[in-house]
Amino acid sequence: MNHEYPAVLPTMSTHAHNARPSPKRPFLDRLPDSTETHELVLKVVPMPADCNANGDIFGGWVMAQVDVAGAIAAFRKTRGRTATVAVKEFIFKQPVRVGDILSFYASVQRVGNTSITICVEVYAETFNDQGRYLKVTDAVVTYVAIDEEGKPRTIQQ
Ligand SMILES: CC(=O)SCCNC(=O)CCNC(=O)[C@H](O)C(C)(C)COP(=O)(O)OP(=O)(O)OC[C@H]1O[C@@H](n2cnc3c(N)ncnc32)[C@H](O)[C@@H]1OP(=O)(O)O
Repeated sequence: MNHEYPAVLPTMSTHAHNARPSPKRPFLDRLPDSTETHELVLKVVPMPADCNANGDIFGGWVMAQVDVAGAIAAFRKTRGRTATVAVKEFIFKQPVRVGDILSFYASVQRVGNTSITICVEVYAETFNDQGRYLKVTDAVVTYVAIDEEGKPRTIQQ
């Protein structure tokens, strides 16, 4: 049998940064004021392996990074084992692309007896146009301080 194979798999070519025609995204010249009250807790660059079938970054990957970023902010108060109990809001405002430099800003929204709710904002810059920002994700995540048995423990205020 004589099979003719393409040199590059069509779906794989969409994973390369800027390899597909991509709509322009509305980048801002500066970060909005809201981030001034938020702490920069994490920076990360998504890789081709983090893409979905559209060639954009998989939402589940972004959610995992937000969970880590929010937990870093929560640890400042919980000072020990902490579990994610609820995601109150998750808004994917703009697609994230391979090679975007993502900055995760977190702020404490509420501290309860055993729980702490963190607001996380995610901004993208491109590596060839740094200093211009695009808000890609907004999320509100609640964490619970837990003891050695995994039971809720009081957060020292
Ligand atoms: C998809 C995943 O894999 S997530 C993985 C990581 N997360 C986990 O594994 C956590 C699994 N969940 C658990 O182990 C338990 O639910 C725990 C330890 C987090 C909480 O235990 P519970 O017995 O449910 O705790 P309890 O009902 O006393 O609530 C504890 C706190 O969480 C808050 N809480 C509970 N459920 C929610 C909710 N749905 N939304 C917001 N806050 C909540 C409570 O208000 C309370 O806060 P407060 O003490 O500040 O008032």
